[in-house]
Amino acid sequence: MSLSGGAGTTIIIRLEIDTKKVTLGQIATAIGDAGGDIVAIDVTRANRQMTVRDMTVNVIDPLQSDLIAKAAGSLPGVRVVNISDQTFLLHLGGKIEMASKIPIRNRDDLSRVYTPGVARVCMAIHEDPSRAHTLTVKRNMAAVVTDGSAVLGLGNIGPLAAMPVMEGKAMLFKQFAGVDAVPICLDTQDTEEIIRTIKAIAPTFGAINLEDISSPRCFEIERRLTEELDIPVFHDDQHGTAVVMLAGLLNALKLVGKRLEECKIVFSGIGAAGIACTKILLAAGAVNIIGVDRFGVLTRGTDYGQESWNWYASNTNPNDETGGLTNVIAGADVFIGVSGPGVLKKHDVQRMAKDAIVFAMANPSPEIDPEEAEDYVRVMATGRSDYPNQINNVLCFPGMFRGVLDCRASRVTEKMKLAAARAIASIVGDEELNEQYIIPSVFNPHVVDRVKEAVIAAAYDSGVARRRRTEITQTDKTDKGDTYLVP
Ligand SMILES: NC(=O)C1=CN([C@@H]2O[C@H](COP(=O)(O)OP(=O)(O)OC[C@H]3O[C@@H](n4cnc5c(N)ncnc54)[C@H](O)[C@@H]3O)[C@@H](O)[C@H]2O)C=CC1
Ligand SMILES: CC(=O)C(=O)O
Ligand SMILES: [Mg+2]
Repeated sequence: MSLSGGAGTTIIIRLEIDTKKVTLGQIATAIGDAGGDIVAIDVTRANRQMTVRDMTVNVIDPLQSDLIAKAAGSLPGVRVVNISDQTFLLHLGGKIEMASKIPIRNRDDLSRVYTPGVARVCMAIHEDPSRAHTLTVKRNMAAVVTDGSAVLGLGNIGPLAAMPVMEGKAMLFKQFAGVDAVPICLDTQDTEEIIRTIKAIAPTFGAINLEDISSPRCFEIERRLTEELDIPVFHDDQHGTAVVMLAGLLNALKLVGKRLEECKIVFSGIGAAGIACTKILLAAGAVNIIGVDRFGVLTRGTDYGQESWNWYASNTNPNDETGGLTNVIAGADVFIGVSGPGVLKKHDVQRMAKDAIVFAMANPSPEIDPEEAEDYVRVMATGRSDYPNQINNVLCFPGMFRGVLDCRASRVTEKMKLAAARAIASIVGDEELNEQYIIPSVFNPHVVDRVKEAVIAAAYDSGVARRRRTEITQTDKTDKGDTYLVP
């Protein structure tokens, strides 16, 4: 599986060089022959016989770094000390930190932020627990919780290896919506233990974002937590993905002039994302959806030994099609991939209906490379940031959480998800809509505000908002909105 990006990268190779045995010219030639473009050389240590140099090298594909290191390291008198790239360097020590809002400059400050002053605040919350929302970080803090069981499309790589993704999500929450998010990677994949643990930490948070927890456990975990907690619990891979996929598809269909109700839609990957995307499409009016997982097409009347797949089989595939992806893709108007890399082949795409739409959303490597599909499809989208039309849940979760925290929603309803999808779709104006632009960029400054506004309005309509509407101010984004009178 290739983890490479399309944009190239820069690597730094630290070499210990015996200057009596090899010249810099020989090293440069070896690196160049292996496909590297040297852009800088720095000496980090030198004596009469030995120098240590950092060679900064541009490469098209990060996987080339191994070839380059091997080429340099095989020269006599060269030892590769270390190899790193920009991506690894920016992960050094992690990507986020905790910061205080108020400096502690003297004993007076100390006595307010901590004991004895803090005691009065504790007792105020003890007397009225709803004050936790105004007097603690709960108001603006979300937990990003994973068990590491379905990390991107990398599979069950465990909680430690999941951490960089969860830190990344926390950065996105903060940068795009001002939400303070804490990555929490659990060392258990037991459903009951996950539920117990999240319930136990819930008092700290205003909302819970479940991330990269594999299906079918994710369904039970989310359902139980939603029932048992009084704060929103949102499984991003289900609902964030579904919201953004629907937004993209509504715009893509507008562009190609097809109606959702009349489209044949084929899904690859009937897991967390696939099931939630299917549910939102059915709610939006889709009729002919066919799901394919590793074993083939899900068909009515088959017992899959799993509630979520049995539900899927009875609610999709109205024409009882059978076989595998290659069979059912014929004549399909839309392909939605939330499975894994390379599942969709060029010959499959060629057999889709005219003006085909392909959303190959597996991360980091899509179901088909856009270059391979582009001649045969009208609209192509992936989950990645290095191609046009990025269908990624990052377009939803920052605004969704901003919204639920601001109106202090108790849960996320279907109405709120549909409202978020329509809000995202509406950002692309009719005059702007084209094959390369069906969905706004995550950097579009309107995305978070539109999603937030739509979510808040739908939360009040759904009766789940617990804050008076007039209390919600623009300043919530910077977390200075509430005033609180000393009891
Ligand atoms: N672009 C986006 O915003 C998002 C993309 N995704 C991607 O979707 C994929 C699935 O994620 P989840 O649903 O959370 O995982 P999951 O583990 O809940 O479900 C994955 C499903 O895909 C199936 N699958 C895997 N390889 C397959 C193959 N070769 N052919 C057919 N089915 C296959 C599995 O059997 C499973 O049912 C991942 O690659 C993930 O990165 C997930 C969430 C958001
Ligand atoms: C984007 C995302 O959440 C995923 O690929 O799992
Ligand atoms: Mg995810």
